[in-house]
Amino acid sequence: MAHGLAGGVGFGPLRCCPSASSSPTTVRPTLDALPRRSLRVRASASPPPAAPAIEVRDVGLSVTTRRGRVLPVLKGCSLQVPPGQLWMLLGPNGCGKSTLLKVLAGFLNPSAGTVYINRPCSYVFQNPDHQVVMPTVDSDVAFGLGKLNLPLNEVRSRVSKSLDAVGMLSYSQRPIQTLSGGQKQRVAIAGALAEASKVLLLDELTTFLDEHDQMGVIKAVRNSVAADGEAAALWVTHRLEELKYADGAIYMEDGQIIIQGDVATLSSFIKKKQARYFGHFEL
Ligand SMILES: Nc1ncnc2c1ncn2[C@@H]1O[C@H](COP(=O)(O)OP(=O)(O)OP(=O)(O)O)[C@@H](O)[C@H]1O
Repeated sequence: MAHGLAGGVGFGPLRCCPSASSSPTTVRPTLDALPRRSLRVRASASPPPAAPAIEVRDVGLSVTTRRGRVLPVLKGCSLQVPPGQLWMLLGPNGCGKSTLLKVLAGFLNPSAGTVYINRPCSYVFQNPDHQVVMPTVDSDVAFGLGKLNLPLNEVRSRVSKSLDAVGMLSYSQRPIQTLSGGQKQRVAIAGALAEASKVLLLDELTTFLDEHDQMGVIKAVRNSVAADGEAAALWVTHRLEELKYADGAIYMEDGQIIIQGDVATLSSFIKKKQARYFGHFEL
């Protein structure tokens, strides 16, 4: 069940990102923590736009190969994902998508730059069999709540609500091994929602899913973040057709963010690129 990266950085199967103290990420300060003067300035102006749920500034990451060569994997990456939205991260193989997601999750330390991310934050792995750790659906969703010391009725309520959000409430007593790949993904997402995650980081979840499950999982994530209003999701994908479910998107190449923003602009940018490089360009 353990996972590892080529450079020897390893992490376990936990869905929760490491705590802020052990990661390079920064917890956004609450309003109470702001100096009084900033509060007065804000109160006299029109309401400020909501702070991004994820904000990355000039993040770089280099790895050292076995031969001692320093290889830049991420170069000056900056991005913002607003709360209440699902954004997608796209780009050709090897451009750095998964590495960037692992930096956001705190699994990898950036060599440069800053990451602000709302917490709690959950990372959901690509392979559905790496997500689920308990024998039944409801016990798996409740698993991550153990550390929160909640009363039993609160645990039950959170489990039911999050299973409902991903369309799996009627499966709550089912043994995990009887579920399809897509159903396991939904259970993993329900686990993250039950923990009241404010950021969901989702790494190519639909790789193992058929088209029906694929769209079902994306819609479940989108509905959940939209309903919460404060939560945001960043979804790594290779599939252009998934873009239609996103509120915004980011396109990377060679460790850099090339374009980010609304789906229509990004989609047309990528399609033009594909047309130009058809045969040389895999997305
Ligand atoms: N620890 C490491 N040692 C050497 N190279 C690495 C290491 N980690 C990442 N890389 C390289 O960095 C680049 C980006 O990898 P990453 O997995 O982030 O890309 P990706 O965009 O997610 O790719 P894919 O779409 O194929 O999953 C790749 O060329 C990869 O080989």
